[in-house]
Amino acid sequence: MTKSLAIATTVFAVGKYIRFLGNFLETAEQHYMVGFKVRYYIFTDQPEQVPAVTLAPGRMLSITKVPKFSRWQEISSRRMEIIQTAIEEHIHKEADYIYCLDVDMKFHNRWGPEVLDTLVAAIHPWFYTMDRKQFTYERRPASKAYVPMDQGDFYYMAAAFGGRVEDVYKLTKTCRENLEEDKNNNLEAAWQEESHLNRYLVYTKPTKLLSPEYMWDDVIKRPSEMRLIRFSAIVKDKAEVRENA
Ligand SMILES: CC(=O)N[C@H]1[C@@H](OP(=O)(O)OP(=O)(O)OC[C@H]2O[C@@H](n3ccc(=O)[nH]c3=O)[C@H](O)[C@@H]2O)O[C@H](CO)[C@H](O)[C@@H]1O
Ligand SMILES: [Mn+2]
Repeated sequence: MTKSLAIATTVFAVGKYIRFLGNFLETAEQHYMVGFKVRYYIFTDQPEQVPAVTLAPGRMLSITKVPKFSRWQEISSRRMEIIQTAIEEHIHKEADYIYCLDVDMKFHNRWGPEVLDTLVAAIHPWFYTMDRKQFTYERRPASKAYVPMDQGDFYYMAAAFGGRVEDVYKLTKTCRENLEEDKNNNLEAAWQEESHLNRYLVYTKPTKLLSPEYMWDDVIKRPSEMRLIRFSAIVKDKAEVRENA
């Protein structure tokens, strides 16, 4: 492992979610891939509102303007298509690895090169103690996100996934195609792109799983077995930050 590896990191901050970006970036500079060449790709409808955060040497940030879709489900799901396109157009030349992260998040401890692998997914902190039957996969066979009751290993959270650029490219391309096919059939999977991500990972197994230490949710009381929280979803007022109920 050399320090010259470039790690693309996609972050969407559309509409009111722009308010989360400053804290995300400040805490990322303290804990995320410290010492590595991180390239943040910020996708936003308000480029002028991107906060100025001092980056460590060798790290850079670029901003791409994206439309604000009217429903949060669409803002969230269309990330697959936008990431796929960005990889095709330029990221494939600019990075070795790519990690796609939610913005309503904060780093608290090291999230370092131990997460690098071919295809990486994070176990959803609500489901790590649960049985497969309780996973909230899409269960309607008509959907391209369908997972039968006897399939699936873990329920993954869509707020963080990544890996080698070419492997993440295949994932985003497949999820995008399946999201579009569902839409053409008037279907929206139970948890939008998270359902499609989960379906993809049932049949294309991730090569590394991140434990809930790497993907916590601040609404859950920290259990005693969880010694360290490294990255967590902050508590947000969904009705207030989202475009639609
Ligand atoms: C606990 C829970 O309910 N989890 C679901 C919810 O996650 P989340 O509540 O984590 O979704 P979210 O509201 O954080 O949206 C995902 C990401 O999309 C971006 N974004 C979203 C909306 C917006 O107006 N502007 C914007 O920039 C932003 O980067 C955000 O972090 O929704 C996801 C997306 O469908 C999945 O279904 C999750 O399972
Ligand atoms: Mn989120």
